[in-house]
Amino acid sequence: LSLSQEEALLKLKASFTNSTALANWVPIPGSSPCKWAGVYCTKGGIVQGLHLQKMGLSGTINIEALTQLKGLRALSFDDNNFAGSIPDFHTLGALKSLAITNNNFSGEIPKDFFAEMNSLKKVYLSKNKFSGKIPESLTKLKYLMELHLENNQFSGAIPESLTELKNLTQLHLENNQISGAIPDFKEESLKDLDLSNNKLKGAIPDDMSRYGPKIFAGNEGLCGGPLKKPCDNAPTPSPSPSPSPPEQPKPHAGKTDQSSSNTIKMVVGVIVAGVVVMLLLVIIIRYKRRRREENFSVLGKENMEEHVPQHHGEVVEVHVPSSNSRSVGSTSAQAATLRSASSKKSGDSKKGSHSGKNAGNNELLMVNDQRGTFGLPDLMKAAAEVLGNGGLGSAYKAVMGNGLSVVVKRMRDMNRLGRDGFDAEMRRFGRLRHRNILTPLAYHYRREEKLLISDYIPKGSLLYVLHGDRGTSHSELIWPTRLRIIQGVAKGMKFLHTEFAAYDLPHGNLKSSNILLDKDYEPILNDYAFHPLINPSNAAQTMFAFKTPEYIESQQISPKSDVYCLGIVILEILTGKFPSQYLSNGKGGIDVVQWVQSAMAEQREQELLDPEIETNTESANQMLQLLQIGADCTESKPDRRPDIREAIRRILEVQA
Ligand SMILES: Nc1ncnc2c1ncn2[C@@H]1O[C@H](COP(=O)(O)OP(=O)(O)OP(=O)(O)O)[C@@H](O)[C@H]1O
Repeated sequence: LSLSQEEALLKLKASFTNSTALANWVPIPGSSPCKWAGVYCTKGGIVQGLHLQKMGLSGTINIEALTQLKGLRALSFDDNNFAGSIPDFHTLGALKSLAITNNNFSGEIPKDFFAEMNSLKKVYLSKNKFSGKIPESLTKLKYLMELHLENNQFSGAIPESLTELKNLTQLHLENNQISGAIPDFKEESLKDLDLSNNKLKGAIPDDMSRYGPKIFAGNEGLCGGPLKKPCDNAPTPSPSPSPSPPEQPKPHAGKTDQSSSNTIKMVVGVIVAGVVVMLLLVIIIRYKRRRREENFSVLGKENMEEHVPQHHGEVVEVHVPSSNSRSVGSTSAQAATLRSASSKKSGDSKKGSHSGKNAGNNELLMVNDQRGTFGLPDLMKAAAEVLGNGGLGSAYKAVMGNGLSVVVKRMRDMNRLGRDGFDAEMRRFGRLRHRNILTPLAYHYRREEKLLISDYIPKGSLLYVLHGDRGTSHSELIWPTRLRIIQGVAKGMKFLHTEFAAYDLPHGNLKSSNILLDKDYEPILNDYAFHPLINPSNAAQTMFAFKTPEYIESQQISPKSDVYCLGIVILEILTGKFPSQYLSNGKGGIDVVQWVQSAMAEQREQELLDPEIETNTESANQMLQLLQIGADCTESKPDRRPDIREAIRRILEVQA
């Protein structure tokens, strides 16, 4: 049943118990409701705003009537007398602004309440009696700019995901019963954060210091940051007893007994409290872990055993996936089936070819159909094996019913661009065509994690072939093959630096685990150009370009960072050693940069070269040229390195 705008507004009015302020809401033939109090229309006469503040209104709000106002974008019931639980505003999916400040609404707001209200920019729920946790769906509203929850009875912690709202400029949480640590708000845009008058505890993160003391006021448990109250080292006020000063002789022996028994009681109490806190922590950590696992339930991968390269001292053991090696046993990955774990799965495999724009949460979007199209159901049915667990996430091999082997890379922390930006980037990747570049086939987008699906490259990565597998593939790494790999990597880098010339880091993550080898040992570069996608706070942990000396020293990144990474790969191939630079603690492997520099300074180049490479005069000459290029590319000062074009030109000039 569809109503005219006028009919819908009258139905709304009828649901209020006190509507004297709406006296002029009466139908007059030939007149428009756009003239009624509080009704705002577009030039074309479409109702787009209802601003019904301070009208003494009470009763119910007929949401069904409001759904008939198709152009409605802003709704305000501020300063009225509505009570009860929050009305079903969630059915008004196109709203950009919702304001119900200063009423008597109460009760918990369901966690998913805002899940379908993706257009919201302003949410004003302040000065009511809402209780329970801050609804998590609020923190997923990507356009949200103003969020006012102050003066309610919200409790629990500030959701961590609130810090990821890029457009948020106003956040008001004061006068609630929120507790726990303040999450790390890194967004530059958050200009009007106000956390004053709560019961927040613990140290203020450094990042928040620039907001000034005012916004933290009235939270007794907070310390550090811009507050004058220092934190005594401990992040939260310590519940454990501090060593008490030496006991003074007490004038009354009886009282002393009593006070020492009180002290014992207190100590016991504190210990019991400590144990309870520990137990709670364990429960919370377990719960969080389980939630993480559930995030991957869309592929039903929760029980797969992951195996990761192990590094012990200087010896670096690199395990090989069972499909790459016959030596199974301790190094084998556990085969499992990518089965559907929940009813969340999408319908049929044809969905694989859908365009990204209107894609639902559970679809696989093809960006490159060179291997045909497939969907999530095909992946769910595939036999799967864990390949490894890198900084960006974990990788799985899946063999689908039609025989196609793919790698599913499960990535977290990639919400920098939002869904549309991510889609555009994936489509761009899907169009890339170069022999030395891995072009993805499809992707799956969810806010919590993304899956990127690519061809499975049978020999696996250079890392495995060089340091892990001691079988045929390794013994085939004779000099002409190694030279071919270095030159192929250079060609791939040349392509990326042209294609993504505008990026600071056209690759950003070049290292031997991201160089795959096809059956002819032609290298194929993987995991490139991710920098714009990765949450800024995680880039430094996940991308190898952030391990360069200039980043460590002064947080600099540039295309010269890729030159450094290329240099490491060259030195790794020539020496056959695992570079300690790949490890975050620098323990294990060999510092190839340092070793090459010192040996070259003393004309001891020969001892740098992998003894497994058989040489003749010609190949020795080529190796020395490349050693020099590798050393130049890994100079610690970026301006002393050749630029990428120059480095590539020199690499390709080495005659095979
Ligand atoms: N398309 C592929 N074909 C074959 N093997 C692959 C493919 N992609 C990844 N692998 C293998 O899976 C392993 C783990 O890959 P993953 O990309 O998760 O980790 P990583 O490369 O070590 O780290 P990062 O996440 O930083 O790139 C790699 O070392 C490689 O051997």
